[in-house]
Order: sequence, then C-alpha cells, then structure tokens
Amino acid sequence: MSSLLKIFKYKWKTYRHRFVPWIVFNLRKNERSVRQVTERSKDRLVSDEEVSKTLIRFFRALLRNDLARQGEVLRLLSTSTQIRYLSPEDNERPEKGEPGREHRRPMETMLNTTGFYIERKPSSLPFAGTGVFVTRGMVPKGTTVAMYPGTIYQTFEPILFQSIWNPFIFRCIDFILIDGNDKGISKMIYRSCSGRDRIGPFGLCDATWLTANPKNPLAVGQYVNNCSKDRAANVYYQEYEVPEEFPLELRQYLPNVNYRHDTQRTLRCVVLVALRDIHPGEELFSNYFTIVN
Ligand SMILES: C[S@@+](CC[C@H](N)C(=O)[O-])C[C@H]1O[C@@H](n2cnc3c(N)ncnc32)[C@H](O)[C@@H]1O
Repeated sequence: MSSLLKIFKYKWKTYRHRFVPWIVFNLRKNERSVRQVTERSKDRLVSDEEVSKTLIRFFRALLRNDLARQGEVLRLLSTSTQIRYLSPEDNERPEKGEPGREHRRPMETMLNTTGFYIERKPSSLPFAGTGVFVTRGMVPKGTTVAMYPGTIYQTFEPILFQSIWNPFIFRCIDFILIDGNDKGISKMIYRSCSGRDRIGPFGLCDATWLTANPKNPLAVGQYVNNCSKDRAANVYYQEYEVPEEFPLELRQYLPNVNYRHDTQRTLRCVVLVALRDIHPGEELFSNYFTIVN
C-alpha cells in the first residue's frame, strides 16, 4: 500500500506542473512549470570563444558533408539521366556505399569531429519519459555536449498559447525564453520564423531538430532531464550569444531563431557543457534551475 502511495506521489510530483488547476492555484510555484533558471553561477568552464570554436569546427564538418552529399546526388542524377539514353551495357549504376562515397551520416561526422555522439532514448529514470544519452565515444569535461533548440522570445513578446502544457520552455536569467517544444503550435511558429529568415542562399537557422533526425545532432538539449538525489548533474546550461562574425554559411546549423525578426538583435543560444568526463552509456542530467552566463 505504502509503495503504491509512493508511486502515486512521485507521479503526481512530476505531472502537477502540467495540470492547469494546480498551476492556477499555485501561481508562485507555477513559475517553475517553465524551466526557470533562478541561480546564476560564474563558474564557466568554457569561454564563448571556445564554444564558438567548437561549433564552427563541427558545423564546417557538417557543411562539407552536406555539400559532398549534394554533389553525390547530382552525380547520381546525371548518371540516371544517362541511364535513360545509353544502351544497357553502358549502365554502371553506382552502388550505395561503394568506394568513393564522399559523404558521411551526421553521426559519423560528429564522432569524427567531436569524438562522441549523443542520442535521445527512454530515460534511465522511471516516469521521466525521454532522456539524452552519450551513446558513442567520451565527452571530456568542459565540452559543449548539446544545444537547447527553439524559438527565442524577448520578455515583451507573446508566448501565452505556446506555454500552455509546455514543459520545454527555458527561461534565462534575463527572462529571455526559449521554446524548445517540437510539437503543436511551438513547432508551427518555429517553422514559420525559420522560413522567414534567410540571407541570399543561406538559411539562418536549422529546423530539422523538429524531426526525428536533426542535421545537427547536438540540438537535442531540450530532452535532457533534471538531476535528482541519486543522479547528480553532469552538464550545465551556459548562455551563448552568437557573435556577429559567426560565419553566415554555418548559421543554417544553429537550432534557434528569434520570434520577431530584428537585424539589430544578436541570437541567444544556450549550450550544455559537460561538468565532468562523461562516458558512453551515461544519461545527461542538468540542473533546471541553474545557468551560467
Ligand atoms: C523538458 S522535459 C524533458 C524531456 C522529457 N523527459 C520528455 O520526455 O519530454 C521536462 C519534463 O521531463 C520530466 N522530467 C525531467 N526530469 C525529471 C526527473 N528527474 N524525474 C522525473 N521526470 C523528469 C518532467 O515530466 C518534466 O516536466
């Protein structure tokens, strides 16, 4: 009986933040139904320059890979055009995976560039839904291990409808909000904003984090679960203001977009940084209420 009660209490504690009457009657606590950062820490393990360096190096590898894949598609297309016009004996259809394949999957690219790979999987905590795990390689302390994707809202921008039953809203120290929900109205808004922002041929952000296969595999930070008594945090949130000089052609891999288009405003991102070496098989845990800025 007592174990049933315990399970019920546990379930209720994790669910109540999404139960509207509870939220209404607990307005002060309600603030915590968004992932609200209340503590500021100055203990940065990495500088913004280092975060930039890591992201640029990784995004360059992703871009090289995408270009190689596009080249390969063009080559295949031109070959298949020839197939139609040439005689059958001239058909040398390239096989999938044959030598000469230039492009890699994002996972291989990430493993080769950063030395690790992260993936969403059922959490190791009961009733905690999905979590994020290091599935390949090792993450050294101080490494940017994930990014928190989503639409960026300034304090004066409307987010009421998006925030209803939405556990993916992250609040920064300065009250800037990031809506990392990959479903419903949040998803529609992100798609619409990301389609709006382009410079010439370049998209300025990535919308594939809304799918099961993001082209930037780091963009799953919104699925990292909160630490608990027996699962200490192994990553922390760090604000990262994308510098003006961040290469234009690499911005297409940034998983964030400003809700309102404003060329004067820099883009706020939040990255997750490893607090210690993290080994393959380990789940990532953060502290929902602490951020480094
Ligand atoms: C932003 S989501 C994290 C991803 C979530 N696990 C999912 O599958 O959608 C935050 C929600 O995850 C669950 N969660 C996070 N940390 C937890 C923990 N330590 N124990 C139980 N549930 C947790 C809670 O339901 C919380 O509202």
